[in-house]
Amino acid sequence: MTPMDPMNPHDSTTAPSLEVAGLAYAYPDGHQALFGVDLTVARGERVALLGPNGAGKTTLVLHLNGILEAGAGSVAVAGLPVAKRNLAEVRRRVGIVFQDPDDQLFMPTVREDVAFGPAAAGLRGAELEERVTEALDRVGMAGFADRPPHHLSFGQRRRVAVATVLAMRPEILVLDEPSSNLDPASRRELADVLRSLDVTVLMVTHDLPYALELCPRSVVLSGGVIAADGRTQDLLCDADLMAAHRLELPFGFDPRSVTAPV
Ligand SMILES: Nc1ncnc2c1ncn2[C@@H]1O[C@H](COP(=O)(O)OP(=O)(O)OP(=O)(O)O)[C@@H](O)[C@H]1O
Repeated sequence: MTPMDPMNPHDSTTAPSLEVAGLAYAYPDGHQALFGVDLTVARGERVALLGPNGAGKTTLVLHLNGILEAGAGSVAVAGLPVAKRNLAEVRRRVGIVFQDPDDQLFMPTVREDVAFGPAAAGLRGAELEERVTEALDRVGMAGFADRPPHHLSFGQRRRVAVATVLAMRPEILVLDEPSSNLDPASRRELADVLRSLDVTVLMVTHDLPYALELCPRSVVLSGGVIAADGRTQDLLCDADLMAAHRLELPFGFDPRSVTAPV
């Protein structure tokens, strides 16, 4: 790992995108959801976070932008600790795309939705317009700026939801089940968009072929601990690992038949 500049412990140019160390968390009712999770994600990596229902995936994600506060351990985004004093900058660096785009789109037009975050951060005029155009371009929705989001298809709304997050130029893009409810064409279009981005991606998914298609690396979280971390193709080919953590490939799907991304 590149050593950090001692004069600047929050140096965002050398630190990994994400460093989770010894993260443990119990919900207020006492349920322990995470038990000492360690995870480092390098700049520009695309990583799938896999695991059965109740594994702790959402709990982990909610720590990345400080919605939940670590019981023990730490989280840092590009060297900046996730802590109350840093929350505004942490939330700019960590863009979460939720499963339902309608949780993220609430303005009368696509342009206003995409402009909302950067405008709240103080951008105005030509600079703001440039951010919006750039983000919509990156998700292939440039011609839709004046449309009301509720007139778009579900797949288009999901791409606009990605644009709302990209408009903040995040360090890391976190996607919760990005392929859910998409038809095959929309699924492919979103995959093309995600592959084209030069941003770190952490994708929570039960869609193992999608993980294989998009993410060279996967992490299996199970029972609040990391059970495996490695090449997606290797993990999906490990029948014992898959069975132990209730990970199931679609009938007839052979992970060796797919050219895995590098
Ligand atoms: N607010 C809460 N209070 C108490 N326990 C909770 C709460 N939210 C989640 N849990 C528990 O914490 C554990 C981890 O849940 P989490 O939602 O992080 O799992 P997940 O891996 O995201 O599951 P899924 O794949 O179903 O979305 C589960 O046992 C769950 O029941």
